[in-house]
Amino acid sequence: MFTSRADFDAALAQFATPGRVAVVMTMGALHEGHASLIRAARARVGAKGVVTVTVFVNPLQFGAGEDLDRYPRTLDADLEVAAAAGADIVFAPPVEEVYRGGEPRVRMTAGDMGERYEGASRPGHFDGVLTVVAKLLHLTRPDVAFFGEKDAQQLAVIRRMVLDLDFPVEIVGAPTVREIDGLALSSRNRYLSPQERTTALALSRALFAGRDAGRDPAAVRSAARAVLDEAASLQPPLDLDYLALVDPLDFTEVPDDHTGEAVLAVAAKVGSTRLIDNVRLWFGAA
Ligand SMILES: Nc1ncnc2c1ncn2[C@@H]1O[C@H](COP(=O)(O)OP(=O)(O)OP(=O)(O)O)[C@@H](O)[C@H]1O
Ligand SMILES: CC(C)(CO)[C@@H](O)C(=O)[O-]
Ligand code: BAL
Repeated sequence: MFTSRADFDAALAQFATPGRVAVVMTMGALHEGHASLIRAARARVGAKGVVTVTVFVNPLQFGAGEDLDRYPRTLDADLEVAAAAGADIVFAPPVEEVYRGGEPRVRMTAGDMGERYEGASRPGHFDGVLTVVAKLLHLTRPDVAFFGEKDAQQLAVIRRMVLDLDFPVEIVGAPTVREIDGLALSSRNRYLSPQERTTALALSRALFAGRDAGRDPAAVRSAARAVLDEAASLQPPLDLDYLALVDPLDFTEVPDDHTGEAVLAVAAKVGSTRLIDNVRLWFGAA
């Protein structure tokens, strides 16, 4: 595990693997979702390639009053998960090593894509994500970078940054890993009490109900909405932030006669924990 840029560079230099450098960026508290990304990265670059995992809780993407201070930090366990899943190098720099010039004055912007849904609820969040993703791409120099579809809007803005600004990297999205009862794995699940966890199951239940509801967007929205409405009277209640049926590329709401791919996305608070989830759907022509 390396915490300084110089030590990381020296470690990376040990691998002469042009075209086979992969990165998986995380905020730590690694779980099976992260492990699946690391395994996918390993499968992609092969035994001779190099897989770097970054562990960095990026202050720039947390708003005032969010959980930056209480975000779980479990580096020793993370090193074991990363190694078992096939990582070669873990880069876990302190904040001062990433933001060497202090608070950055020049930043990435996600533009309009960063202002809706997650961006509306967390102003500045995606600018903070893109700024650190850009920096970590520069520091780790991958050919391919893996991100989870669980953070679907994040994946969309990262893809758009790479397209718009010609970053020389391929972005790969990987499917969401879930618990057997449907709950999407998330580091923030650790915050949930058993009762809160039961309420949190309404997110995936609503998405699956939407997915199973039929062929048209209106039916999908209303089936998902019905589950969420019911969950508002659970104890503790589900406090819905948004339910949206959107284009996966730019997160604009799809019309009722939409055909092609869409993402049904939900965000809600349970107690003090904010959770997100989504499923990918495909609408055929009527
Ligand atoms: N259940 C999951 N399945 C697949 N990938 C995931 C899953 N959860 C997170 N990831 C991906 O892992 C990467 C690192 O995410 P992060 O460290 O924020 O984990 P997280 O569990 O999403 O944490 P948080 O609770 O903060 O949202 C991201 O690309 C994210 O999309
Ligand atoms: C991409 C990321 C590592 C940037 O801090 C973070 O947003 C995450 O873990 O999804
Ligand atoms: N999992 C995305 C990072 C965040 O919630 O800040």
